[in-house]
Amino acid sequence: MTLEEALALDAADPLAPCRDRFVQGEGLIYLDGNSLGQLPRATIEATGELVRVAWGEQLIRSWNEGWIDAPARVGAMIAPLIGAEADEVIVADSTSVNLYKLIVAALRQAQQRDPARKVVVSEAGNFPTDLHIAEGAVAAVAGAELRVVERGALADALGADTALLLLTHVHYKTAERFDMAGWTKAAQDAGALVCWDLSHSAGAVGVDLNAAGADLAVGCGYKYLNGGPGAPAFLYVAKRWQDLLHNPLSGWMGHAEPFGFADGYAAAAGMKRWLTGTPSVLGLGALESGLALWDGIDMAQVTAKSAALWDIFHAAGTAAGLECVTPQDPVKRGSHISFRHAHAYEIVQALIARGVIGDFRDPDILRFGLTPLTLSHADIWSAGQMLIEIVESGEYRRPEFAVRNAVT
Ligand SMILES: Cc1ncc(COP(=O)(O)O)c(C=O)c1O
Ligand SMILES: Nc1c(O)cccc1C(=O)C[C@H](N)C(=O)O
Repeated sequence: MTLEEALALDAADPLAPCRDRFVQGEGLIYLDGNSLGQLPRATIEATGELVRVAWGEQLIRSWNEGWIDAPARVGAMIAPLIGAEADEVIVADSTSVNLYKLIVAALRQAQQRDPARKVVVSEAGNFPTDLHIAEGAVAAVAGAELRVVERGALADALGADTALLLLTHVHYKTAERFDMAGWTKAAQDAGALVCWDLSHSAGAVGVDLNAAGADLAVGCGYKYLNGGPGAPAFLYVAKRWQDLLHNPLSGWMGHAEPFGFADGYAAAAGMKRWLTGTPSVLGLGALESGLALWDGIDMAQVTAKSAALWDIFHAAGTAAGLECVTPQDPVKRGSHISFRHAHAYEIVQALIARGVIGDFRDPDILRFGLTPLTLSHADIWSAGQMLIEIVESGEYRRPEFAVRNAVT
């Protein structure tokens, strides 16, 4: 690929106008939108207004002017991106906390159906919080256990004792993507529920929870959805489970009548029961503004552009002699690409010094997010050239690039 060819792809790109809707740093090529998405220009105005007017002037009255309904309203904006109905998604808390709520709820429900169903099955090497939270969740339910196995052993780990299969749809390190319909069926055939972590999928690849017959899902607001650092997360519960599952973190915002101020807890109908305490209104405002950019975006175009960006960067990484650990087949991966190299950390630091921001994942992975709304083909071509130069010249060997940061 030449720069001219990359520019020609940009000229024909239906998503090209999206790039200018985001703040683009001078001399920066940002390949970390799968960790913290870029700032939409509109969010500066929207959050300013939220602070100045809704908080500053309207104060407590704003709860009746849109705030109280924000978790459901913003959830409904996420629904089309993940193949859910508007009333199957709500925004609340963090991905970690939502995982806890759903795992405990699924365990309790499974044990009611059949006391032998007490095991949560998940994958070794899953994003750590998923495993840490699962560990905490099984400790909170009498008799429950966590079974963590390698990907190749997952099918055999499902059985008559399985309550829940907990999988991350797109792997945070390698970008490997599970076949959602196939694994949902495998879990359900074994009599278990499935919970999908969509943190690296929502806004990255087409997701269709309902077509797959999925039971539960969670996901992150600050990556491809551009909700900002620490943005609230979302959770999905298929309609058929909504009356049968109960939030273990039963707080007043999930009560059927929060302003009835009763002593006893009565769960709200539908998705509202998954709320716990007062939602982060500023976080919801920023997420709502990020999601507005997805309105009218054709996911087929996003998928096609992701594949084109991937091909350009894959060619560069391979030319630089890096080992690609992401599957070649587009349906078997998400929208990031990862390479393995003994000096992965140093190469990432050398790229950052040149204005190309990717990230390092311990112990030897270079990871690059290819976000189709914010990047051009020419951006990826330029980043690829810098990667080749840095590796071929040995520039990454400069001592300053070996200094470890706390956050990688
Ligand atoms: C798969 C996955 N799940 C969850 C999280 C994060 O959860 P939280 O936002 O609660 O820190 C991440 C990234 O941070 C992730 O990659
Ligand atoms: N949530 C993060 C944070 O608070 C600091 C730094 C990075 C993150 C991330 O999102 C990491 C990300 N989930 C990953 O896939 O590695």
